[in-house]
Amino acid sequence: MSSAGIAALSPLCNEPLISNNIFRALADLVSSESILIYLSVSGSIIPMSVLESDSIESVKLRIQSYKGFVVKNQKLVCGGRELARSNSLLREYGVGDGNVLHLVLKLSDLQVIKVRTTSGKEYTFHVERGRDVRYVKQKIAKKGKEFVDLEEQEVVCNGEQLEDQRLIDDISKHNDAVIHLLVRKSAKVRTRPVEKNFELSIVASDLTDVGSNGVDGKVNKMQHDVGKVLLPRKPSYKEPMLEPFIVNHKIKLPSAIKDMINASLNGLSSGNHPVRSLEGTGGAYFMLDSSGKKYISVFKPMDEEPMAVNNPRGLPLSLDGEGLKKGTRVGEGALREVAAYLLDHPMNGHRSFIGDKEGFAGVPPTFLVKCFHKEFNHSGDMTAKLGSLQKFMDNNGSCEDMGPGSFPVKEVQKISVLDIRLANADRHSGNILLSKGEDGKTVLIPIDHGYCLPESFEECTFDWLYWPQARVPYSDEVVDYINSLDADEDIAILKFHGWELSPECARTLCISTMLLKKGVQKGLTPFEIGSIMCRKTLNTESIMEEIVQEAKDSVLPGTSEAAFLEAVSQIMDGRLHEIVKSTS
Ligand SMILES: Nc1ncnc2c1ncn2[C@@H]1O[C@H](COP(=O)(O)OP(=O)(O)OP(=O)(O)O)[C@@H](O)[C@H]1O
Repeated sequence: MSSAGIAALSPLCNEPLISNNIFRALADLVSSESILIYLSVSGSIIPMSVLESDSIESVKLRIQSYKGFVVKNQKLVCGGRELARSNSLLREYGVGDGNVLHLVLKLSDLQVIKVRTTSGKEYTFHVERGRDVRYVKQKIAKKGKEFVDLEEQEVVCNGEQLEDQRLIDDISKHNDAVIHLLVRKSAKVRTRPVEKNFELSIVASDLTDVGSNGVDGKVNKMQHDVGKVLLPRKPSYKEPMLEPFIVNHKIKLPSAIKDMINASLNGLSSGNHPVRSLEGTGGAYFMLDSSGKKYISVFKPMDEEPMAVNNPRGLPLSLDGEGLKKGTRVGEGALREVAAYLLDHPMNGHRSFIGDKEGFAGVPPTFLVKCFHKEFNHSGDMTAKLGSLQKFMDNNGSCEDMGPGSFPVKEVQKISVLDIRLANADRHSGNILLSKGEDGKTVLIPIDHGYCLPESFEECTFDWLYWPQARVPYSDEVVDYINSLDADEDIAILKFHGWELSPECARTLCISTMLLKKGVQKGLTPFEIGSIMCRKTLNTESIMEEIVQEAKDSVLPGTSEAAFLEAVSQIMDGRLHEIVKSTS
């Protein structure tokens, strides 16, 4: 490893000298805390000298200033755990000398461009939106001899020839998922003297349309008995396929799910490849419609989840099967995504047989599917993949992109109910999309539920906790909704759809629902209830964890689950009573 790398990211090299004594004292302190860690980014390893007392935020800031990746776009993972809390210290996360930190980057400023040549070759580029057409020409030139001369290249988009100076951002102003370009050689006029006259010939390539022909795809329903869900080891798929993965023949697919699957399959059958998202720690693919211009859905294969065998972001394999968040399992993210949709009951009536109504919190329609496409991240055999397919929701960015001031109270509160019920361990503001309702008001769309219903409460984090709307008490309508929730019924619904929750996850759902119901009975706000569930600092147990531990200590080994939950209930009542007393 080069020492240049160490100097490049060393925190000490730019420190100003103060006085000799102070400097020596500081140097002593620093040397006792200074550790060398390794930053793994896009396949290269960079040594980095840091202090154990550095906060995650300050490490990210240092990476920003030396490597140019803005803090917002960085995710750090160490020892299979995401260093998610920016104010926590490296030491608190147990990061020590010699550890490797994996840097996962969100590169949302890139635009996917597909270029087809007149000879039928196709190239895909990821280009920063601030670049111009000439830059794309340079990338094309590197691909082969045919287009080496930039002056000979003509780049065409929807029949319009693009000037070299035209910005990519300008071409994609309609927020196109993918820009389709055609590149052809400019027509050349050649003359050849023939006696007194001359012969004129025009050499030009055929202009073939880059559009694709739509084919009506049909969803093949495959039915499996519960428990017999083995996929063939070496299926002979050549063509793209997509079908719902149904484990119970009593399940009736709602039309929102059928339409999503049909439209996504039409897109694949029309030759529109899935587009891998450049954000997120797992493999997420945007599925296009048959025109190739509109996103229909997002597919997240189980084997590409963080720390799974085919993860495309270079994260190491999980050693013990635990996911990036404590109490979750690698490969179960897709099930959790589907569970969040199934349990997001509509305001009036429960989603026992799914139904078409939108859920209270607005989790986009999500279903388990089996899908094959060669563009997915395969190692070895190309097999069909199981994963979650979620409806793509048009959006104007996420809550990460703006302050919470304009979010309606109702919108924040619906997310809070969902997160508390499901003990969501990954509710950062990037996982709430922003949209506008028919009345022009902001609508919040919760996505990314791969870490809900964990086995323990350790990693629950809710970004909305610190938004002012969380301090407003729930409305009567919301209280009625909360009172109608039934954790046992929810567990049965998930079982009906093929996911039998582990006893630990089922316990989480029961206790979270219990807290939410008891909390609103006592008139507590989302902030007050959410604060019971979240740790204040990384290594301080939350009130919820204390309640569960106390209940565990109070029952005899072999006690039934019902008796254990009764113990939790009584201890929770006591703690809520104290909280109410201290706030009144
Ligand atoms: N239903 C959806 N509609 C629109 N965009 C979506 C949807 N689901 C995910 N996305 C976008 O796809 C990208 C990747 O998704 P996501 O962040 O859920 O992946 P992930 O790997 O699970 O992420 P994380 O690392 O945050 O757990 C993000 O840019 C996200 O905004």
